[in-house]
Amino acid sequence: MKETAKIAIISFAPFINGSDADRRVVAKELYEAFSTVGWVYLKDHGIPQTRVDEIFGLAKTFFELPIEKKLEWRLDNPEVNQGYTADGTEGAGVDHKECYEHRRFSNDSCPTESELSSFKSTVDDFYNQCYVLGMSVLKCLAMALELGDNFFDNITTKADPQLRLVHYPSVHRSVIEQPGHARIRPHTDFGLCTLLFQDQVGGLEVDPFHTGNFKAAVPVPGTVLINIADLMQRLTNDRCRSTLHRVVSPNVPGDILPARYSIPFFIHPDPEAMIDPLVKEEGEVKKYAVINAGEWRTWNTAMNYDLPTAADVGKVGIAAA
Ligand SMILES: O=C(O)CCC(=O)C(=O)O
Ligand SMILES: [Fe+2]
Repeated sequence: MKETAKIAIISFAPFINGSDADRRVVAKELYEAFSTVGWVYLKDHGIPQTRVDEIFGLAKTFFELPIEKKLEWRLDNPEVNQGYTADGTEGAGVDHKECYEHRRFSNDSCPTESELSSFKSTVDDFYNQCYVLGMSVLKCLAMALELGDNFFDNITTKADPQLRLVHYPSVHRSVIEQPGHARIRPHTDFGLCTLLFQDQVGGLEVDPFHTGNFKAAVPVPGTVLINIADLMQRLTNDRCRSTLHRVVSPNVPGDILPARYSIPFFIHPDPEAMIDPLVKEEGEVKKYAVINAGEWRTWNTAMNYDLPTAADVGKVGIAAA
């Protein structure tokens, strides 16, 4: 059986309700986790489990619709990045998943009330809950980094995170276990940080030290995983670590793998924000060039959907690899 990753479980209640001293303790714990494995399980985070279960239920209802219906809400523009992507659309045919993306300001490719009762209103509401939690996590991190409590507020005034419902269909294990294939291939997330709700099936693995030694990030009921993403690693000049993760076959007997659902919430800064590494020590060298957050996001999204143009490569200071 796969070894379990050592990811701290931290209660967020003292940050939400506690004194300044309580908040500082949580900030220190969070920073310790983000600067080592880059991941943390947050409990007592303020989003009721009944709400999380409700969203998993809606995701199941949505993905059970016929493919022709789901394709009516197809995502086709990486700049808008909202709507449905069928299995095989993202990840060059080696990922085995389908997704629905929901955004903050505009969701034209979303089932209406008459098409799917209470879907949009409930997902909007959950989006707002994730938004509030995400902003508190950023505030907590700003406290740990001594950036001033409002540091992230100033670069997220129009932030438009992406709430993703993911369905990994039930499949024969030989499909997932072909060389190079996975439920989702190894990757880092490319925004500031991600909140990740997973069901109880398992299969998520992390490689904190990028040695190829992936370890299981097992489901912990009542928690949300939070992971650092690439822009935060760049901004903090590598103090916080954006680490590789993937989803592979869960630890179950038999050849037919059960379906799995997950719900990431990807937090990005304002599109016009310039991400310039913060140096805090005398003589510290910036490890990354300044980049524009909006260009970075569009470029990475297009790469994910395999829609890059040659002109895009290198545009935001990163290699084509
Ligand atoms: O399904 C999961 O647990 C992980 C999903 C993920 O890493 C992603 O969508 O970026
Ligand atoms: Fe991810």
